[in-house]
Amino acid sequence: MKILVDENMPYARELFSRLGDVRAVPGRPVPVEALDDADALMVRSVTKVNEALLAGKRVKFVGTATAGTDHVDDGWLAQAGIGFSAAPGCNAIAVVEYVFSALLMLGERDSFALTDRTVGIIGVGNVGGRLQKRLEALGIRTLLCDPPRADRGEAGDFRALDELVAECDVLTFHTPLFKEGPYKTLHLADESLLRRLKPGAILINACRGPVVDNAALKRTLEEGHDLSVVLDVWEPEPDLDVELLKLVDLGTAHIAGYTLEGKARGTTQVFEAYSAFLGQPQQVALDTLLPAPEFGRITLHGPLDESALKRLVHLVYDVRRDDALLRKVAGMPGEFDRLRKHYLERREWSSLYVICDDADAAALLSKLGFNAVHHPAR
Ligand SMILES: NC(=O)C1=CN([C@@H]2O[C@H](COP(=O)(O)OP(=O)(O)OC[C@H]3O[C@@H](n4cnc5c(N)ncnc54)[C@H](O)[C@@H]3O)[C@@H](O)[C@H]2O)C=CC1
Ligand SMILES: O=C(O)C(=O)[C@H](O)COP(=O)(O)O
Repeated sequence: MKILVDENMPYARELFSRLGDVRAVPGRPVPVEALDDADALMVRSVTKVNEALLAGKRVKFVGTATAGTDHVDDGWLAQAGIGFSAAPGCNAIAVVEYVFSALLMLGERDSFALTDRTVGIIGVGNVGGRLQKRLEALGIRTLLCDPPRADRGEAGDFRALDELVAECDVLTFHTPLFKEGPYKTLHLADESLLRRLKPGAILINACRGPVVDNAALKRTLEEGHDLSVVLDVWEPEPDLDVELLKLVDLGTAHIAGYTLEGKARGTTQVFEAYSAFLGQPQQVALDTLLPAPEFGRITLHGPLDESALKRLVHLVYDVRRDDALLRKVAGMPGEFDRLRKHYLERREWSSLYVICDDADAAALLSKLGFNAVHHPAR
């Protein structure tokens, strides 16, 4: 059995070699000859999986170690009898921590407290739902928009997108990319929406580039609208509009989900799905794969205010690092993907052990996802 895996999938060789011969290949594009004798294909979001790639091949299973699935024609796979699994939620924590890192940086730069802001979350799934919980734990008001969940009658105070646009200081997009259909998200943030944002609003896109109309966004920013923008994803990728990058406050190379934990969860989820597909179900515990974090422990004295939180968040991950890297190479052929391939190791907040002498601070940090404990000061 031959299993092709994207070369940007940590722990794939280690895990999939339990099931067959593994070959790691680039994902954009996948070398066509490698597909000739492959039984299974494990991809990331950069590989378009469709009839053009797989018709006439012997591949019987495709896994994508990603949350988004817009790069996969799952309808064609189903009719071709090819098994398919994605990795829902694998990197949701990473994206939430990216959003916090960006918001806390903007708060410090522009001198505002996050607790004074209303955050509108569009798409309240694995990412948006976790973001809501962490924001609300800090007492930050959130407004939610998720028409599919609202239409299914799910619990939650779901509002119309227009209401979020009118009321929110921050709008953060966490929807799948749907190019058509009742819940179309292609250009969900179109020119009209962008022009209606409150003065001083913050727009964040960490889902898929085309959810925000990038040309309209560029026009709006060029006209001097009072808007701060954080873009992790671009329309198109990898050839983003360098002029747009110059206008945004933070711009990164589609790495919001790139914690080591997030990527490892992606690999383990598709490994478990393929094992089950082969009739050999097995589970993998993440901590048997991951190395101990390099930076281990910190002591926090007193209550958790916003500046202490900012310090902890940026100790684990400061989005300015990735913004600077992208600005250095934007526009150079191949560099967007190279940045992503050689991404510096990044861990989740849970990797930081925080010893607090304040019991409330420890409880709140634990709720936020840090590994926090209370030790009264002696
Ligand atoms: N930048 C990055 O590195 C990453 C990007 N993503 C992207 O973010 C998206 C969201 O990720 P998850 O939360 O894990 O997915 P999810 O599937 O758990 O949640 C998506 C939510 O969006 C809602 N939704 C669908 N259509 C909508 C619409 N028209 N308006 C408002 N809400 C709508 C769904 O009902 C669902 O609750 C993924 O589909 C993926 O494209 C995900 C992970 C990492
Ligand atoms: O999971 C998703 O959806 C994402 O957007 C991934 O973080 C993208 O990473 P790659 O699959 O493009 O490496």
